[in-house]
Amino acid sequence: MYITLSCLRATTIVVPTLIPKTKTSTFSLITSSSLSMSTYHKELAAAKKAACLAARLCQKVQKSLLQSDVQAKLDKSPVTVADYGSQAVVSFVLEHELSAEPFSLVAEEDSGDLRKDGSQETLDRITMLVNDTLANENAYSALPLSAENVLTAIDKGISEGGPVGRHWVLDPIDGTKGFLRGDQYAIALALLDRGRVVLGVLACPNLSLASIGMQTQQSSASQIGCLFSAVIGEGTFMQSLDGSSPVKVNVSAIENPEEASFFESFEAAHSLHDLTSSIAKKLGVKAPPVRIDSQAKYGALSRGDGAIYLRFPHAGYREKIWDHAAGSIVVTEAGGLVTDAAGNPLDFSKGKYLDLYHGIVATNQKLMPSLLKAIQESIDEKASSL
Ligand SMILES: Nc1ncnc2c1ncn2[C@@H]1O[C@H](COP(=O)(O)O)[C@@H](OP(=O)(O)O)[C@H]1O
Ligand SMILES: [Mg+2]
Repeated sequence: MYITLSCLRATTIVVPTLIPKTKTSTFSLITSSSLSMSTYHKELAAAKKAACLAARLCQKVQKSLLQSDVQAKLDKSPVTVADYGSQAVVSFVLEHELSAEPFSLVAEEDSGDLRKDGSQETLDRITMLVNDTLANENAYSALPLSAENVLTAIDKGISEGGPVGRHWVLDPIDGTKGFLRGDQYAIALALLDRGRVVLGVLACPNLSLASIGMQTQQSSASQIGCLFSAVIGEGTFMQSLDGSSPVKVNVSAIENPEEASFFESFEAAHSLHDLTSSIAKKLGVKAPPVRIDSQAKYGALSRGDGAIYLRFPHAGYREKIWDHAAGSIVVTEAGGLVTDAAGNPLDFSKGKYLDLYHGIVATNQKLMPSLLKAIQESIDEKASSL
């Protein structure tokens, strides 16, 4: 395997085995005794490399999008190019780095639209972006890729996942709306092994290395671009996208909700802001919500920027596994809990969708019981007022 990216430099760290202690056995994922420290070492290196390269492609596209005078912000084409390009890069890199293993990928995009008449220009642009991004990867003899190679790489993401075997789970650009606004987005990549998330990587190109709460004091001096990574039983680490050593991170230890702050979606269409406001009030949270796009919220939570993440989609919306797989292990390996609104662990073994009781909740182990109580009361109040 050839690892050339600077963000992969310091991957050999000795860390104590740490499985978050949880209130109920239903939270236990795979026990540490069933895994050696190096079980997913090769997969982790490949995932970090893939996510860093995809982030580089996305950064390039976002920069040209934001610099362009003529590019209407609501034009979906730049994000389309970046979405497909990111998926092609991750798919290609994973398959080539892990060529000895069967490869299954559950990902958000497919090549259907790109194969339609009139898409040639877009496809050519994606192919060029992918080849530019991979240009320094001399180890890959398949380069440069043809347009057909790119389509094939995208379509590897067709897997349905499920409880058997290993499946990679990818959101090539999570937080599309944030990406278009020039705000937060993430490349989110996870590995399922027998239906359980065992590895997660979150590349957050616009997230500051300093905590979000510190940004106003440290302003622009803080470096931008974070890579979070977690392997089951081994903790969560953060490093800069361009090459610092990974540091171990932990969720907030706050026990008093009055001192807690909470994350939620920037987009009101993605989560019920009135319900989260009622929950926060009931719990005694004093700080206003911190609204950011994408699974960058999970990353920020894993390093203790805030203590709670609340997500309550409008009725009828079904959450997809690629929107939570990487983020959830990044938080649980940092000592937190991620559940639905009834406290059930998220089940990633059912295919592309998560079956949930209402929304998704993440916090530390101390705050979870009172948070779940406040959530249930707020849900009941909302239902009785209808
Ligand atoms: N009506 C809806 N309710 C909840 N989530 C939605 C939604 N419409 C889209 N989403 C999901 O919300 C994700 C963004 O989450 P967030 O609000 O935390 O930024 C989107 O990911 P993509 O941007 O990859 O499509 C999409 O999967
Ligand atoms: Mg998404």
